Amino acid sequence: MRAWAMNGAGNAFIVIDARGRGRPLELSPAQLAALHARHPFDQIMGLEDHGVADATLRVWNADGGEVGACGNGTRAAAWLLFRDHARSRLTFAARGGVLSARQMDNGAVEVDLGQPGLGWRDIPLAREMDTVRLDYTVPLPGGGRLEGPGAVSMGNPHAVFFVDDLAALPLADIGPAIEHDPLFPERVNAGFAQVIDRQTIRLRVWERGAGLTLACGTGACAALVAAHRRGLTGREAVIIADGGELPVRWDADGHVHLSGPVEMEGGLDIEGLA
Ligand SMILES: N[C@@H](CCC[C@H](N)C(=O)O)C(=O)O
Repeated sequence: MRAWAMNGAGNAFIVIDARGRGRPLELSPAQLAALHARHPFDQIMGLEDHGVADATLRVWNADGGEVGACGNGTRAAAWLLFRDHARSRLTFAARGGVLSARQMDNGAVEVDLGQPGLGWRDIPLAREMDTVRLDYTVPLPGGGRLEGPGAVSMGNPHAVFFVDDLAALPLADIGPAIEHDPLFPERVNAGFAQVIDRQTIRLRVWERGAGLTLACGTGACAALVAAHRRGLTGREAVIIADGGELPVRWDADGHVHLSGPVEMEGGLDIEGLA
């Protein structure tokens, strides 16, 4: 097995290539904790053999939980395969279905993350609610409150709060309570979006199982979808994360495309760890 430290707009990954191993990647909580202590990451992306797609793609959060989707990690894994094989398109079999990726002329990698889930059961929520604007309020420590986030599944659950002043929010204080609120039975990734104009959103995300990250790809997609459903943007926008810019497009066929930078940081020795 080979492994690399990579990032997508600052979202930190270890990508483990377990293709050719003949059996699925098994990472125990102790192995994940040891890997994290040696090389801190937001997610581990695992590549395994697949009969039809170029690889099976698996995702583990920093807290050890295996989850359904990771937009920036998918872009990082695709970047790695594009580097090793002279081609510009590929497919991954992920938990939510087949994802396709393409290499762009500027070196960025774009992934098609499929159609968002917009029904309350798709997120999932604990009870029926309009996902354009949830009947859900979060008190702020210094007074005031956040209200009515949009909810979107990108293969993983997102709640997106639209705010006037992102810089003023104590995200590390309110993120954990939102992530674990009983309204979200599978927990939630909490996005905080400030719409700059109809093509630009400033976004920070408290990620389920990873905390505040420098960028979240599925969070960027969820923010655009939630913003467009509220009439705040068009179907395309640049999402400005702390670690870089992520262009997102929601096509008329319903598919959401995520693009942006990927960086290779270097190979890792995971001998004895995974
Ligand atoms: N960094 C991600 C999202 C990773 C998974 C997420 N924390 C979850 O638990 O659903 C991205 O780029 O999409």
